[in-house]
Amino acid sequence: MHTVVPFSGTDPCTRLSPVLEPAERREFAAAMRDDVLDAVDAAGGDPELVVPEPLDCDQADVPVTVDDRDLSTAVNAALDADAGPTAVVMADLALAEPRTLAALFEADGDVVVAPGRGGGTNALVVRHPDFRVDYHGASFLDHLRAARDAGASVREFDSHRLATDVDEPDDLAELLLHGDGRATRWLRQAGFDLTVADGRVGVERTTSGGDPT
Ligand SMILES: Nc1nc2c(ncn2[C@@H]2O[C@H](COP(=O)(O)OP(=O)(O)OP(=O)(O)O)[C@@H](O)[C@H]2O)c(=O)[nH]1
Ligand SMILES: C[C@H](OP(=O)(O)O)C(=O)O
Repeated sequence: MHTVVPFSGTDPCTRLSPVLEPAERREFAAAMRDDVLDAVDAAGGDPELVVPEPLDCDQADVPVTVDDRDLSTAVNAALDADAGPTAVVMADLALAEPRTLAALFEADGDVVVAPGRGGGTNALVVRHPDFRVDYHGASFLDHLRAARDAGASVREFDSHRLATDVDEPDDLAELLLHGDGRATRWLRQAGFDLTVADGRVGVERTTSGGDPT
């Protein structure tokens, strides 16, 4: 399935600023993006990166569309450009696995919505010509409503791995618990490790880690 992967790499993951320097955020975001592109590819998807400005990407085979408009406008333009079924998978889903994405692609519904924790929308399948995205805020609820307003059948896709977008420092624990891709390796090499204190799991950075690339 044609799969749009939106990615903004110049100043990414600003909510991780308390624990990562700007250059580290760029490296980490690129590692997550490449994990997602690999997983989409292995799931039988056809990834297309949609980016606000040209980028250096190791994944030379992946088509890149540059669109400097806001996230929702850029994704809707990609939906407009392809009348067929299209998936949208965010580039910060570092736990996404091929089998989970394959199940998403196969799920029935004119619109299939995989919510993110906290009310966002981490992945979508769009098979209805009138459905358009509107990200940020409680976009999961907005997308359910937009699908119904368009007269589309809608299905929620319930998946821990797809619900885990990496936004906040606490989200890094999910990668250290469940991940094994580039982004998780990057974190470990940068000196991040799990902690357990007072019965709670957390993350600490024990060393600056040198160059984790
Ligand atoms: N093409 C495009 N992608 C974007 C844009 N803004 C965010 N993205 C991507 O959309 C996905 C979800 O975005 P966010 O969860 O807000 O991630 P982020 O912008 O890196 O993180 P924060 O700065 O912490 O909000 C990520 O894959 C981003 O790379 C944009 O303006 N254009
Ligand atoms: C793009 C946005 O991401 P969040 O800010 O919820 O991580 C959303 O899912 O609507």
